[in-house]
Amino acid sequence: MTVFQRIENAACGCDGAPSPAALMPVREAVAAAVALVAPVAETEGLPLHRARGRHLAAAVLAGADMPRFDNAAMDGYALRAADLPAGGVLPVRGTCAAGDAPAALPAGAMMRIYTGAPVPEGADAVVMQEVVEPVGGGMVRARVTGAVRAGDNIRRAGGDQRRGDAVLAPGTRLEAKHIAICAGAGAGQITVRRRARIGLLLTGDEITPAGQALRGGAIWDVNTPMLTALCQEAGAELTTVRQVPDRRDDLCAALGALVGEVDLIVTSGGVSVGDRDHMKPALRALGAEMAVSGVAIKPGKPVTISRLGATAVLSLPGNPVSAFVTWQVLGRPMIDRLAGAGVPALRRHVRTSAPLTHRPGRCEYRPASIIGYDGQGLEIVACAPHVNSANLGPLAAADGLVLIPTETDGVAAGDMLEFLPL
Ligand SMILES: Nc1nc2c(c(=O)[nH]1)N[C@H]1C(S)=C(S)[C@@H](COP(=O)(O)OP(=O)(O)OC[C@H]3O[C@@H](n4cnc5c(N)ncnc54)[C@H](O)[C@@H]3O)O[C@H]1N2
Ligand code: MOO
Repeated sequence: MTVFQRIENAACGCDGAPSPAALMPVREAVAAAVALVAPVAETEGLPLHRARGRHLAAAVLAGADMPRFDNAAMDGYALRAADLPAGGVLPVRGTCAAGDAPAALPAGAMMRIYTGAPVPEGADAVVMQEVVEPVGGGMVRARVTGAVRAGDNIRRAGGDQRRGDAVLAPGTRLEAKHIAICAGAGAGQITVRRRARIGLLLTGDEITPAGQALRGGAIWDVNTPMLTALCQEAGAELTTVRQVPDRRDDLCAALGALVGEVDLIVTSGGVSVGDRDHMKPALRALGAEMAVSGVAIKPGKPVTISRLGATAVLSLPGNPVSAFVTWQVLGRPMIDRLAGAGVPALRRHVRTSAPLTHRPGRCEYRPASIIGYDGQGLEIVACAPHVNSANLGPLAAADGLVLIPTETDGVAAGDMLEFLPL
């Protein structure tokens, strides 16, 4: 069932002017945002234990075949399968352990071998010790009780990677699994891009650090800690954080001081249309080139992206949920571009558990929680009834944001929507 009912009471009163026609579609805004930045040119060498979360600037090449030599996958006995007589009894000669130099298998015998040890020259199979039993006293002669085929329990040289193979591509964001393959390839030090440097400017005379007493109309500052965490999550470095008084001159001075000093200036608040909103006038006064000035997105419509000299400026709305969503949709791709990040993750889709109302004109990112799976294993989500750009509760409880497309006037229960995991 599709619900065509209009929203009578929009959640945060922001469904009115300006007309959606004046707003840039999200896809265009993302392209314009990303086009304003380029991968950071400087690189640095890092030991593996400091590399998690960084982006590779160059491919990592395997320094040797992986494995470097044929080796035993099990503790047991190395032998040549063709040597095994009817009845399966062979003499046991010698031992080969991990770390030993490759040995030679005496003809017509088997050799004790341990997991990881080089397979002795002349052997073509390793038999697990569970299927080998002593004949007479000790382990001088032994019987193989199971079937043996050449190749059994041998990890072949180069079976994982060949020396010189690119095991990781430039742009890879290094997580634990990537660190593992670097180490396996013998790369103790790797070349990563310098972290993108972000300068954060907070507007709003009312904002006060969380934990401090509130006076008059003051409120606790959500955006500084939130954006700090979002920058960290994205792998960027916040080099400057400044709260700027709500005066155009102060804002101009603060913006001007960051030009050329950081890779991206991120601002919070003052980007809407009130005469206390100084962000756009300040940017214009400084001669900024406007790339995006309002986007057909809910929440976060007033988000603005510009360039001051060679420095990109992302101006997020002050409402915390709007700042969060516009960071995810526009800011994060800018950071990924600065980091030279490789292929973006595939889009994920979920099914809605209940109908959703939506007013066409802006696409909407709405908090959603995964509550189960349908018959095909697709996640089913429960969505907040609406998104309110100032209410953090639904966001904190959500597993992600569903994207309700711009022109959709209603979503039926069971419809598939794109899902941005958080
Ligand atoms: N006449 C109109 N008014 C508004 C429009 C509009 O189209 N016409 N758009 C609304 C929309 S949508 C949004 S979103 C907001 C964006 O406003 P600003 O970017 O100018 O942000 P502020 O006015 O500075 O603040 C908005 C709101 O957020 C609170 N805030 C600001 N900074 C923080 C912070 N660091 N931590 C917590 N909360 C913060 C601030 O106190 C305000 O309540 O404009 C609408 N208005
Ligand atoms: O309050 Mo607004 O919803 O961010 O577009």
